[in-house]
Amino acid sequence: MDRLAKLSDLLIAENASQNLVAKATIPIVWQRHIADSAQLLELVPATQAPWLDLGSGAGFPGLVIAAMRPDLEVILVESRKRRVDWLERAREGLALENCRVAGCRLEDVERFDAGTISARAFAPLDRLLGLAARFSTKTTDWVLPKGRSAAQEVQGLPKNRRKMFHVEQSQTDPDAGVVVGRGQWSAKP
Ligand SMILES: C[S@@+](CC[C@H](N)C(=O)[O-])C[C@H]1O[C@@H](n2cnc3c(N)ncnc32)[C@H](O)[C@@H]1O
Repeated sequence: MDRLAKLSDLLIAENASQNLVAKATIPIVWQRHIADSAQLLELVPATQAPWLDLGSGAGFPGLVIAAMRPDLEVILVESRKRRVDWLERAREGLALENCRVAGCRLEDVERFDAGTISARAFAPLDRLLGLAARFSTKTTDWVLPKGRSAAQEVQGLPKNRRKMFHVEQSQTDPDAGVVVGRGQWSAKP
């Protein structure tokens, strides 16, 4: 809780100089960003490392996961320089030794086997899966907060391949869903 409180303070201070999160969400930063990220841990109870967070931006959910689970290796991928600098500062400020920032495009990250893959507000589901496919294995867990379009995005996947995913209702927004699944996604059908 101390680490999460510090993350909230750091984020609010940083948001005054760069637009990390919508200003309207600052008064509800705990519910809208921190709890929204933390709930993902309940959806993958036997959490596997390394946890790969795509397009971490302000640090959600990756920084929250790293702060709550110091035993897990967490890798944050973010391409925008100012956001990479923020993530590095936050990581240092929170003394998250289990967390690493890959400051480049996901397409340029060297391949490794990810235990868990998360992505919040990163890309449409089919594109996200295509980009992340090479990091997945038969046992990779996917936890993808997708807002109100979650079910529709899963339905949009090829019929024979969508069965590895299902949608869980978000605990922080009853209208939103989290796409959850396990397995290897192949970039080619
Ligand atoms: C809308 S923000 C979401 C940030 C964070 N996940 C959240 O929910 O607050 C999407 C982030 O993904 C990053 N991004 C987009 N495409 C990327 C790519 N191909 N590789 C790495 N980062 C990317 C953007 O720079 C941006 O910071």
